[in-house]
Amino acid sequence: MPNTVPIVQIDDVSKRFVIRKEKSLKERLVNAGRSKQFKEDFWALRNVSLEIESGTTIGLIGPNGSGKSTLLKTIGGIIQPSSGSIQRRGRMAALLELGAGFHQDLTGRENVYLNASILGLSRKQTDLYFDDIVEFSGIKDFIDTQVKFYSSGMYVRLAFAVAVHVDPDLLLVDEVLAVGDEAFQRKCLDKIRSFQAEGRTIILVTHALGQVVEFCDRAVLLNRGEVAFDGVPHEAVRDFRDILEERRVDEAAAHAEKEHEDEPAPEGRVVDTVVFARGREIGEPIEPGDDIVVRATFEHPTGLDDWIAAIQIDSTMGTAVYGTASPRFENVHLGRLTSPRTIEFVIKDARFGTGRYFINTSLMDKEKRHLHDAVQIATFEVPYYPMSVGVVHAEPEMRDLGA
Ligand SMILES: Nc1ncnc2c1ncn2[C@@H]1O[C@H](COP(=O)(O)OP(=O)(O)OP(=O)(O)O)[C@@H](O)[C@H]1O
Repeated sequence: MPNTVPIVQIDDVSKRFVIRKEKSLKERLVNAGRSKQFKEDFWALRNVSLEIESGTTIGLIGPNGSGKSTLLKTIGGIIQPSSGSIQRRGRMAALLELGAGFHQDLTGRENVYLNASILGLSRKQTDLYFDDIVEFSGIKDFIDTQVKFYSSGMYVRLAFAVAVHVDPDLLLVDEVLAVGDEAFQRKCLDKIRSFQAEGRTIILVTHALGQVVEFCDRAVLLNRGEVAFDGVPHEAVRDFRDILEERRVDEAAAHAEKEHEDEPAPEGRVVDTVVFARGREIGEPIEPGDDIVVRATFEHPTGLDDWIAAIQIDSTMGTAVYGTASPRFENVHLGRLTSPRTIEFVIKDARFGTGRYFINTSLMDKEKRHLHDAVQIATFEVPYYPMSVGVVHAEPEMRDLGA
């Protein structure tokens, strides 16, 4: 019979932090004599309940400040919940904060022994693993240096090396891995894969959404301290992108309002941009192979000759993945821009990978000076396709060429 007792059981956990804020001068004068500070309750986690089965890999995702690290630290026993309970079984190793668990004045070698003993290993057992730990960390030349002289990457290399060599049943990893260089990150991900194959349990906090889809059996999406989704990773990632998109739209609206108040009307502007797949509605997903239509409207209050319309498509990470501009199309002469003019770019047979993309539209003069950049003025989403990773969705072929 399969083991159905969860390795981690989280019941109705909430965590409150008390935030102390400096009072304004006015408040201090009004309440003369009282403390300079006032306190405010902040709920970093609200009524979180999760059962984590042994042998699974769970991704914790969510916007900045949504409570991911707090939840991981609560699972790790580093912080106590304000209410609710957490039960954990087995040996745990945790990589929570950069340098946490390391004693600054001790050398790397001394810290390995100290850390391993905290994680439950005897000196003899640590002797057995020591060479492997140093080998894995790749910082042999610095092992007898005090860790206060380590770079953040060196810290993480050593801490991860210890964590994976103490034979944990449960491994908790916060985003610390992101500070390692690419080669080390690869090595860590390989190690995580072998941990999965050995049936160990891993809980991972990450902003690398591709990793969540690639590695995790399940993903938990936190938003403002609450579980917003718990289930299939690519669905969690989709919901997460929707939350980010809602926030972006709100922030852009607030920013536009403020700009409107502060600044005079710009010298010409991008009025609007919409994006859709030819034959489908705005807002519907765009599939690989569709013709993508980007329709942008521009205006100039006093008139502008030989103007340039340009678009750029960015991934969620802000990387430009496509761009084009009107001078490329010699058959189209835009002439003079005054009252609103609408231009359409069609990207034929576009093959973007799964994910959300943003359109930036620019109005430029003939010297290519940017008169107005409308950043992230429109967005589209390419749905999830199994076994598809990255920003290109080209149809592959595979052949077995034998041994
Ligand atoms: N010790 C603390 N005292 C007061 N507030 C705290 C403390 N630790 C965390 N918080 C607050 O709790 C909220 C959740 O923080 P947490 O670090 O868990 O978020 P996160 O989802 O991991 O964010 P990020 O993606 O930015 O790492 C934040 O608003 C943070 O400011």
